[in-house]
Amino acid sequence: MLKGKVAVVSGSAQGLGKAFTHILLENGAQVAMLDVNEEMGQELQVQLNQQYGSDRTQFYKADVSSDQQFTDVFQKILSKFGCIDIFCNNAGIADEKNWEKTVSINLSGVVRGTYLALDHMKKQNGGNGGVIINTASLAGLGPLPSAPIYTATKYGVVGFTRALSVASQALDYGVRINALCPSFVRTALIDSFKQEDKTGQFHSLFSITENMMEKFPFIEAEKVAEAFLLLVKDESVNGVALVVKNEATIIFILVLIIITVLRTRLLYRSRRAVTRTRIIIIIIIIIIIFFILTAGPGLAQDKPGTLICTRALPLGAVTGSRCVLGSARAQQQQKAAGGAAAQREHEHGVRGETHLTDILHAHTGAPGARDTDSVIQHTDGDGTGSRWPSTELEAEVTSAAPCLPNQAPPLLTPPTFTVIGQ
Ligand SMILES: NC(=O)C1=CN([C@@H]2O[C@H](COP(=O)(O)OP(=O)(O)OC[C@H]3O[C@@H](n4cnc5c(N)ncnc54)[C@H](O)[C@@H]3O)[C@@H](O)[C@H]2O)C=CC1
Ligand SMILES: CC/C=C\CC(=O)/C=C/C=C\C=C\C=C\[C@@H](O)[C@@H](O)C/C=C\CCC(=O)O
Repeated sequence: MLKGKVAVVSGSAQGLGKAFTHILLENGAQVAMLDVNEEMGQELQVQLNQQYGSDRTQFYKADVSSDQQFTDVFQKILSKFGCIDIFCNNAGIADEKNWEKTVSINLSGVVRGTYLALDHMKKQNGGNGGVIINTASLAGLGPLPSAPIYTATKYGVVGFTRALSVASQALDYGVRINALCPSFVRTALIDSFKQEDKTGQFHSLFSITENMMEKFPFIEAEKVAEAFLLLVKDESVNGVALVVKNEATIIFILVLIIITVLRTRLLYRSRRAVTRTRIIIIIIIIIIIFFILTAGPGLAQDKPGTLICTRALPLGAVTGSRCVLGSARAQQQQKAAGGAAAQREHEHGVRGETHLTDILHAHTGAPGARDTDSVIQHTDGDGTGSRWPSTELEAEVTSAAPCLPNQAPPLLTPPTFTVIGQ
């Protein structure tokens, strides 16, 4: 529970910021909402007052790209709530034409908000510590060719967040700083980015983005909010860039192949072509079924979701790991197969993958620690599919009274990682 905790979320009038606000309120926190869109923010405030009570949220109009506005609103929040424990720099846009605006919001706005929060939270200034979560993007770990400026800002947010997390740990600020890297989510930002006045000179490349949307099918904002909550609550996690994504499944690929072949069949109506097409389809299906069966049942139905954790090691060394979150079924298989190594090979046929569950276990042996249930289960290619189960976190935030000191993050002693891209 986050009862007694005070959170600030920028860009909270809609989209991901609204989802983060809801999950914080559902977990007992008070939330200061910050957005440049006053009308939408006020409307949401009315809804949330009805849903959670009038003492839980307060909307503030402010533009994160304005130093004066951000500083002023930060003081108003402190005056009303007394302290800040959780700060989410989420406000962002995608505008390749007006690229200075994009940089001033997506990167400068995140730096500004992070430094305002850090100055208040760090123990050296009498603060209670806490956690800062910066919304980056999967585009902060790999480029979106149709959006070079957006990509640059998100790379900047990831790099800034990881560097500052090491500094905060080395200087014992008592503040955890993590980045959240979602792939595509159906929000106003995506809708706006389809227009040429946003894509600018790269509008002709938007088809590349659409292809990526097939590779990384849309995820629901609520699922990203579950990952956000993981970063808020687990006090052992610092310096992580947590990716949340769906990947096209083997079934989705199969459907694509069959559709393609059938389309071919329609093109060549000759009997011989039809026979040849039928043979091709049968061969493809046999190969894929064989692949599924040999790779283990986890591949088709409940292949666990994949999270990338690029964790900042103490004193600046950075490495990366592909963290595989075991699904409930895969966990059972692990027990049956005898051991994590067997689970890793079983699920992905890749040796040595590091499980986020292992990492969480490794760092949160706190009293009362509970096993992490399955955190992410795989979804079908169209982004639907298995339920996103609630996460039993090892580290529960237990402070009941407002503005209690947060524990300083333990020095990370991460397990060996499989470094990506070597
Ligand atoms: N939608 C997506 O596919 C993904 C979005 N993200 C990131 O998530 C964050 C939230 O984006 P979405 O919810 O998708 O977009 P959205 O457009 O639904 O919400 C963004 C909110 O930020 C506010 N905002 C914009 N400029 C602002 C400013 N200067 N000051 C204060 N508030 C401002 C907007 O009024 C809006 O309410 C952004 O940083 C975005 O880059 C990351 C990965 C994927
Ligand atoms: C322009 C704004 C549009 C949408 C908002 C947004 O941020 C969406 C991002 C969604 C996906 C970005 C995907 C980038 C993919 C490629 O660059 C890959 O190379 C990804 C690289 C690493 C990811 C790690 C992994 O594959 O697990």
